[in-house]
This record gives sequence, structure tokens and C-alpha cells, in this order.
Amino acid sequence: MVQIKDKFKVKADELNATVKEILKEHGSDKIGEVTVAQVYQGMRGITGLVSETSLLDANEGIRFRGYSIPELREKLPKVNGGAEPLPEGLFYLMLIGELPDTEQVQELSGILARRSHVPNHVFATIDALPINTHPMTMFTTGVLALQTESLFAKAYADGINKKEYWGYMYEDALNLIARLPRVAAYIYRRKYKNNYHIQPNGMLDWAGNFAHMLGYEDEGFKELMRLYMTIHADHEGGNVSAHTTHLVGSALSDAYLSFAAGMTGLAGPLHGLANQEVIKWILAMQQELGGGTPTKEQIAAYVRKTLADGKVVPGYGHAVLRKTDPRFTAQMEFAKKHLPDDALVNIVWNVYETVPPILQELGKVKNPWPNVDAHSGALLVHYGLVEYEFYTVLFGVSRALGVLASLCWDRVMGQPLERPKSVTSEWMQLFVTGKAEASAE
Ligand SMILES: CC(=O)SCCNC(=O)CCNC(=O)[C@H](O)C(C)(C)COP(=O)(O)OP(=O)(O)OC[C@H]1O[C@@H](n2cnc3c(N)ncnc32)[C@H](O)[C@@H]1OP(=O)(O)O
Ligand SMILES: O=C([O-])CC(=O)C(=O)O
Repeated sequence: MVQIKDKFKVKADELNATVKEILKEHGSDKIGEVTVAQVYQGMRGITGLVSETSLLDANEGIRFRGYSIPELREKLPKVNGGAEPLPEGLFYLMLIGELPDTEQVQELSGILARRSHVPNHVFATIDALPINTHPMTMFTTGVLALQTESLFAKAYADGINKKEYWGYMYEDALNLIARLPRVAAYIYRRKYKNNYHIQPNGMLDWAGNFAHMLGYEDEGFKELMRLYMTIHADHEGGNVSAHTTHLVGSALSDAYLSFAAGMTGLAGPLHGLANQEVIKWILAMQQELGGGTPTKEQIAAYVRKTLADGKVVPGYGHAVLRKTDPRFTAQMEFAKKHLPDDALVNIVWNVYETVPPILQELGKVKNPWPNVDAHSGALLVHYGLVEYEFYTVLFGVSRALGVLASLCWDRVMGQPLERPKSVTSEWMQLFVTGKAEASAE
């Protein structure tokens, strides 16, 4: 591990020198203009953050350090005999900026396995919550309870030099990633499997062991988890979970606090919770039709009813993407290979053919195409993980890889407290009528 940590610091020193140069030579260059509409409408299109781990193209989708999802599926190391990438490899790529070889990924898997111990008070804290608590609430609570283990918080309290922040953040990030599958699996087994818990298997890879602790030994499910944990890991810096983690981290809150904050955002239905909403929506449609497989006409009618009721069609649309999400496509390919005849998956594919033209008709939806959440639930149901309220926890465990790699970069680059300017609508009225000056600060 010392090796990866050292490598990270070397890369960071190089980038720090480059950024210093950029700021010296181009610090006052303009990167864009901000309109009044952007300020009121969720800051879409404002470039205001630096996130090293991935970059989104509205039409192509996400690239992790330059690699698209199909490229990652091909190039990242796999388990012996496996076809899907090991998510540990993606973490290495996001952190170091280079594709790891199999040996480096195996080393990282071993390190994560050795760091995965979760203290008992975390389980006791989760146990204190009523059983009907949403799994995402249990998850964020569990992560907050784990904060007792933060090395960064301890070191800060002891009074370290700011040049040393990154090293403690790095250790916390790895420890937290190592521990999350255990916390998540505990929640699953407590809520849905009569509190019958399964001990970790230190010989397995990170995602394979997660599947094992959840109670799924099928190799197909383990492959799904490897793919799932890879494709959900990061989506550049402005999405709600990544931005929140970064923002909270900018106050020098440690990795546990920052990640828990990000997870409370992932738990929203317009963000990560949409994966449970998709399955809920399909099941409700089936129920309304008396069961069975709905025809495309019936799906279209249900979509129109959803819209008429003033609701969104979950799994469709995106704040930035303007084409079918490549994460949706990757899952579709997985399904075509492993479960082409699955009834629910076939409904998901019929929904894909039906929804976009209807959303397009509305004239206001900027992206009528499916996002990652439109497909994931149906795959999980196929393998028996039917408890859809748990799905966003899986998303959260994966998202840790991206947002925690980013947090390491934030600290090693010495990123400052984030604090953009806000105004009141009264100020805006004066501004648009020329009675107030725009403030650059
Ligand atoms: C991992 C992820 O976070 S991926 C996203 C997961 N979320 C979902 O799938 C929920 C459904 N989708 C949505 O609600 C939206 O598409 C979002 C939140 C993802 C993006 O929101 P925006 O960037 O505001 O989208 P956009 O600019 O296209 O919105 C314009 C209008 O179209 C509506 N719209 C967008 N997507 C949908 C949809 N799937 N169903 C119905 N209406 C939609 C918006 O609600 C908005 O309506 P309004 O003007 O009456 O308020
Ligand atoms: O990019 C976004 O805004 C939402 C998203 O798809 C993600 O975070 O994975």
C-alpha cells in the first residue's frame, strides 16, 4: 500500500506544479459567463468545480481518466475466469490516473480485506434504529457511527501541519471503502434476513466478498456486483453526491462525515433513489394491469398517466447527459448475455422503446433517454435481491470509490473552503433593472 500512496503523492506533486503554473499564467482568464437563469435553475452548465477522477460528455457519457465504460470493461483486470472489471482497479485508476495491472489490483483487494474490520458500536448504532427505517438512513447512520475511527479527525485534533492532511485523508478513504460492504451487508441481513449475518471471506475480491456477505453466492451475481460497483462509482464532480462530499470535505470534515453527507443526497429520488423508484413504478404498473407483462400500448398509457399525475418517469432524463446513458447500455449488454429471457428485464427494454418519444412530445424534457437507474433494479431482482429499498445502498457503496478518491485529491491539492456567493431575489430585481451592481466575489 505504501507503494500506491507514494505513487499518488508523486502524481499529485506533478499536478500541483501544473496547476500553480495555470493559475499564475491564466488565473484571470474567463471560463464562461453566468446567466440569471442558471443562478435560478440549478446552476446547469456553470463550470465551477475541479474533479480529477472522471469527466462527462453530454453525448458520450462518462469517462474515467479518459476511459469509457466499454473500454474499462475490456481493460481493467478481472478475477480468474471472470468477464467484468474489478472495481478496485477503477479506484486505482481514479486515484493514480493509470490503469493497474492484475497484481496491483490483487494487492489492493488484499489491503481492503485486511482493513475491513467494523467495530461493534457501529452495529449497535444501526440496531438502535427501528427495523422499518429506510436502508439509506441506516447506511448514513452507520457511516457516521464509524467516524470514531477517523485518523484525519484525530490528527487534526492533535494539531498537524496542513501539508500532512492528504496522508490521513488517504488512510481514512481506504479504511472507509474497506468497511462499507460490511456495514451495507449488515443492514441488508438485519432488515431482510432475520438478522442472520454472514462473516466476510478475506480470500474474495471487494465486490465478490460484498455479494457473499449479502448472501448471494451465485457467480453471476458476483459478476453483476463487480460491474455494478464499477459503473456507479463516479460521474464527475457536480452530481449531488459527489458535490456534497466535496463541499463538506472543504470544511476539513473527515472522509466519514463528508461521505455520509454525500449519501444523504444520493438518498433523494431525483438522484440515487431513482433506482428503487423504477422497480416500484414497474411493479405498480403491473399491479394496476392485474399482473403479467404489459404491452407497449399499456406501458405508454401508464407513462402518460404518471405524467398527468404530475410525477416524473423514474430512470429517465438527466441533468447533463443528452443520450442513452452508457451505464444503462452496459447493464443491457450484461442482461443480453446472462439473462435475455428474464421477464422484468424485457419490460425494462420495452419501457426503453416506449418512454423517450412520449417525453420528447412534452417539449420541455432536455433528455428523454434512460439513465443508469432505469436498468439496475431488474438485474438485481433476477438474482433474488428483490428488496428494492436497499438498492441505493449498493449505489452508495460504489459511489464511495469515486467521491473518496476525489476527496484524497482535494486534500493533496490543498483545495480551499467552498463558498460561492448567493443573492436574494430582491437583489436580483435590483440587478436586472440596473439598480444593483453584480458582485464578483
Ligand atoms: C444517478 C442519477 O442521479 S441519474 C438521475 C436519476 N433520477 C431520475 O431518474 C428521476 C427522473 N428524472 C428527473 O427527474 C430529471 O430528468 C432529472 C432530475 C434527472 C434532471 O432534471 P433537470 O436537469 O431539471 O431536467 P430537465 O431540464 O430536462 O427538466 C425540464 C422539465 O422536464 C421534466 N422532466 C425531466 N425528466 C423527466 C422525467 N423523467 N419525467 C417527467 N418529467 C421530466 C422536469 O421535471 C422539468 O419539468 P418542469 O419544468 O415542469 O419542472
Ligand atoms: O451526474 C449526475 O448528475 C447524476 C448521475 O448520473 C450520477 O451521479 O451518477
